[in-house]
Amino acid sequence: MNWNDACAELTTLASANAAVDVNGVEYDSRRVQRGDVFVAMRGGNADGNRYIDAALTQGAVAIITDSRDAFDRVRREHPAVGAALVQHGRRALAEISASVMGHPERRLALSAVTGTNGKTTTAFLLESMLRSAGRTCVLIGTVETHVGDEVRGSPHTTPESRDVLEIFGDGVKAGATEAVMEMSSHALDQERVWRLPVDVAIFTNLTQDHLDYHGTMENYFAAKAKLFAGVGTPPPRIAVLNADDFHFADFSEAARDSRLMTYAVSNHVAEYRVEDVQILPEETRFRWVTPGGSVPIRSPLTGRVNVYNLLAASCAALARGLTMEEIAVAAEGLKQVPGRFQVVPAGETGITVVVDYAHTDDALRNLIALARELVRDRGGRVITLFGCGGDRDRTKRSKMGRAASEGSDLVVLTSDNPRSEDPDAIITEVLTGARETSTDCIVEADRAAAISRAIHSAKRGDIVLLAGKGHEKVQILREKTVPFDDVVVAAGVLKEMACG
Ligand SMILES: CC(=O)N[C@H]1[C@@H](OP(=O)(O)OP(=O)(O)OC[C@H]2O[C@@H](n3ccc(=O)[nH]c3=O)[C@H](O)[C@@H]2O)O[C@H](CO)[C@@H](O)[C@@H]1O[C@H](C)C(=O)N[C@@H](C)C(=O)N[C@H](CCC(=O)O)C(=O)O
Ligand SMILES: Nc1ncnc2c1ncn2[C@@H]1O[C@H](COP(=O)(O)OP(=O)(O)OP(=O)(O)O)[C@@H](O)[C@H]1O
Ligand SMILES: N[C@H](CCC[C@H](N)C(=O)O)C(=O)O
Ligand SMILES: [Mg+2]
Repeated sequence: MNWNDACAELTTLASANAAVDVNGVEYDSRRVQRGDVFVAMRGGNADGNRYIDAALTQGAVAIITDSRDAFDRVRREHPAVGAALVQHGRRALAEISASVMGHPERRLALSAVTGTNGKTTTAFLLESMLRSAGRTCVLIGTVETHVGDEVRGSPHTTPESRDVLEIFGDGVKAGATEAVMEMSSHALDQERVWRLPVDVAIFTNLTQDHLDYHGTMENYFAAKAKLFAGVGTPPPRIAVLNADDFHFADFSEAARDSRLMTYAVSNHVAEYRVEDVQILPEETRFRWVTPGGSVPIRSPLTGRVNVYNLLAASCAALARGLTMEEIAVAAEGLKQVPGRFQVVPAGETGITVVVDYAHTDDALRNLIALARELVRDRGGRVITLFGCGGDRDRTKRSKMGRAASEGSDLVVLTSDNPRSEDPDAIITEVLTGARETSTDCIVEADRAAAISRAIHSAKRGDIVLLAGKGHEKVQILREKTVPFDDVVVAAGVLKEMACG
């Protein structure tokens, strides 16, 4: 595409035209290929403008920059290179990418999920429902990316716009008509999702997380609320909101220009509700009550939080034109979401071992409450293993410590991606909360050893919760990142027990 045409949708402060053709767009100099436009933007860690020369050496033919100095320098030193000076790097990245890639976002009906917990699960459920009804979908989220039947890795929950648009483009080529994506608060705040037209926006819940990044709950809320105002787009056509959430009124206000679909387990003002809820070890059943009638729903996902996720996904599926009957059929065929209440086969041990991604105090409380419910009849104990991520919200650590020790019979404190921090120092912060109760607490910073101790502490009838890492396949330490998978480690311990 010709550089001038590519720039047509950019709001530039100044531009220098050049007779170049552009093939692609990159925001990271290390990925630039011959013929690309390099979008140089200032980030929290690095300044992309420092990498302009590297990008040109790798073959960039045009530069979009958010720095006047960088723009002037490119014009002076590289007159044959296309250049544009913009106010907002990430917005420009989205605009130029959409333009160069031929606007794949206009050819997909996009459903976007935000909230503290339940985004991945709700997005998986919605995609499964749409697929079950015969639609071809793109899915973008924490665990994996789907392009029709193709499964790809996911480096981020919500990638940069350029990467989202590339995936959308591949989806369109594969015949997709729908896209479902998680929109993290980081991505909404940074506007990685600029100009993505959202048809159905879904809110799961808002509790504390990510205050290292947002600073206050007000800012965290404001980031999530951006989805409902539209990020460089008109507001979503439909907003699916959790009426049981403490912040429901605020989200209703934020979504005032959309048609609301409200769902709830408790709140009777919600339009979409449940009756006769039965949470069983292997499945959940309820009657889904809607303004258009009711239908029995039966799903292999268990736990109260999954009633919410099923409700949110079902409302969104309805908004996307599925019938209630199609949704009920899809719910029955739902598959395990990797690392979300995933039971590790425990042979004849009589112990239940569960891997889950709970990494906030709210998620831990819900997870432990479900475990308590499941062991109640058999008189089993709840043993909870978890850690807190390094270089992440420090203020949630003691709260998670308290939540785990309040609900469990035994807590095993360990490491969960300590990143640049000292694992023992993180554990000390968690302990301040854990010590507010009298629950026994084992401290073992080595996660594999801790999993072994947790499982060996269990007796027949007990449940062992391995929380925080879910689907993750690595442990991020200060010096290195090592392969690590809770499911694999737990399976190894259980196998040894069976042999010994
Ligand atoms: C805090 C945060 O969101 N950071 C993300 C953000 O970083 P940033 O804006 O500070 O960018 P930067 O690293 O300073 O770099 C600035 C620019 O220089 C460029 N650069 C940099 C180095 C180089 O050699 N060449 C080069 O061109 C970069 O590509 C970038 O365009 O943009 C970067 C480029 O996309 C991301 O890699 C980075 O993710 C970091 C690694 C991260 O950990 N992000 C997490 C917190 C995150 O975003 N998580 C949420 C989900 C959270 C949840 O699940 O609840 C997510 O959506 O994934
Ligand atoms: N609706 C819900 N309400 C509260 N907690 C939930 C809900 N759904 C799931 N959880 C808990 O939160 C954990 C993470 O769920 P999920 O991965 O679906 O959320 P997420 O919002 O995508 O998280 P992340 O932002 O870290 O990617 C689950 O393992 C479970 O313990
Ligand atoms: N995706 C989220 C949750 C990660 C949970 C836990 N495993 C951690 O590393 O803190 C994050 O990056 O903050
Ligand atoms: Mg997620």
